[in-house]
Amino acid sequence: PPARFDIVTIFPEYLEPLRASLLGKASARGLVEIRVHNLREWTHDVHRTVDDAPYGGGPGMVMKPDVWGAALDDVCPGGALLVVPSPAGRPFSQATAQRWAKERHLVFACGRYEGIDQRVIDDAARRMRVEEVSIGDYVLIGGEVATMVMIESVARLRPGVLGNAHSHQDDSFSDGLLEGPSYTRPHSWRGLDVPEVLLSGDHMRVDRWRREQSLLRTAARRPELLESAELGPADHALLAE
Ligand SMILES: COC(=O)COc1cccc(COC(=O)c2cn[nH]c2)c1
Repeated sequence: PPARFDIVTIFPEYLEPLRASLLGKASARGLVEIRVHNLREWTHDVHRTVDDAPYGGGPGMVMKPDVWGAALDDVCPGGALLVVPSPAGRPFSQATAQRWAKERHLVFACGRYEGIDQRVIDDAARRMRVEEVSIGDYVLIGGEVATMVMIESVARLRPGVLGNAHSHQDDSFSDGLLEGPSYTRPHSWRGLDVPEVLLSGDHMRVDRWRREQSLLRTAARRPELLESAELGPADHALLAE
């Protein structure tokens, strides 16, 4: 059965890239089902108002609870998982993607302005699982781009979506370390040569070299990942050099 992604947004056209290339093909093949809803369909006034001034004052506007409540009543059946992209959310990671890849139905609520009235989250949490999630420590204009990031990372884990079945097994982060450098032909390019070990045909040497490159790159760029990675004695020896 296809994984279902519903997205509620005031800028449906912003989600058009999900219809292109790999995800577009996966939808066409019935592997995933992506449906975009315009929040304004649930407004009650002629001006189709979705926001209002914040109680307690302060800059910006807050998205109205009654409009969002009506939309989520229609879009979310009880069993769905509601995802709210937010700078104030718990960090999204590959582990989150792996967990969500098992879900049948994900609904994404794209906030804008200063955010959605908190009571929308509190009310939704009464009948479904709700996760407020951050894709990084920066502020976007709205949740649409964060939603596309998360849908792409989840959908690619679904069987059949990626051409080569193995291409997400040895992802970055699958062993907790960063991927090292990759090379393809020509073996010499602008005076830069491919590391000789990769041309050696010695698979043991290649595997060991690649592990070393991952460890060195992780130590240099993301040392905090080393604590949670499974390192063997050879790994510790290399890092101690
Ligand atoms: C209850 O949650 C909300 O109201 C969310 O409201 C907003 C308001 C502004 C922007 C966004 C989009 O998310 C991010 O900017 C974001 C996500 N990850 N890193 C940055 C969401």
